[in-house]
Amino acid sequence: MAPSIIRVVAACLLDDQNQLLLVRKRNTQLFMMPGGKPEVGEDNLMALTRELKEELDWECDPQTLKPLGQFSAPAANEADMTVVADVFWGRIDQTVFPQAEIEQLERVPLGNIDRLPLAPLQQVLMPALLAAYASEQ
Ligand SMILES: Nc1nc2c([nH]c(=O)n2[C@H]2C[C@H](O)[C@@H](COP(=O)(O)OP(=O)(O)OP(=O)(O)O)O2)c(=O)[nH]1
Repeated sequence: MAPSIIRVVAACLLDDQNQLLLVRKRNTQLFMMPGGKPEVGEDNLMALTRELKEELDWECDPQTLKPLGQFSAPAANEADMTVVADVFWGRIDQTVFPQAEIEQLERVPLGNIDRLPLAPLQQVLMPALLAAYASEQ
């Protein structure tokens, strides 16, 4: 039987020291990008800016977010599910603190994110993120 799909939209956010912001949600173990499931009637950027406000209390200008692509991987927190994510990347220029269901927020250097336990999706998209980042330097 084909695995069930969870569709999410998520953001790779880099600070001014090129550290990637990763979150861990309450009662979970793995670090992942902020984001979540779109609600009915929302497009990707509407959903993502809503999630960034909920999770980080950050008012993100959607025009600053660049599409990275669509990626899929085993879901971090649900057995036998696949997460399919539309991923955007951009800069975060402000200090933020965990909100709502976010228990922990970490910033890790782009070249050293493996020091945290990562959601599979995070590992899958790293080559694309590093390539996008390099192309802008
Ligand atoms: N945001 C995000 N979710 C991920 C990543 N990797 C991964 O497997 N997921 C999975 C975990 C969850 O099964 C799902 C996100 O669901 P969620 O419950 O956090 O989304 P949500 O904020 O919309 O929550 P809710 O409305 O269902 O309460 O996607 C990732 O890097 N970022």
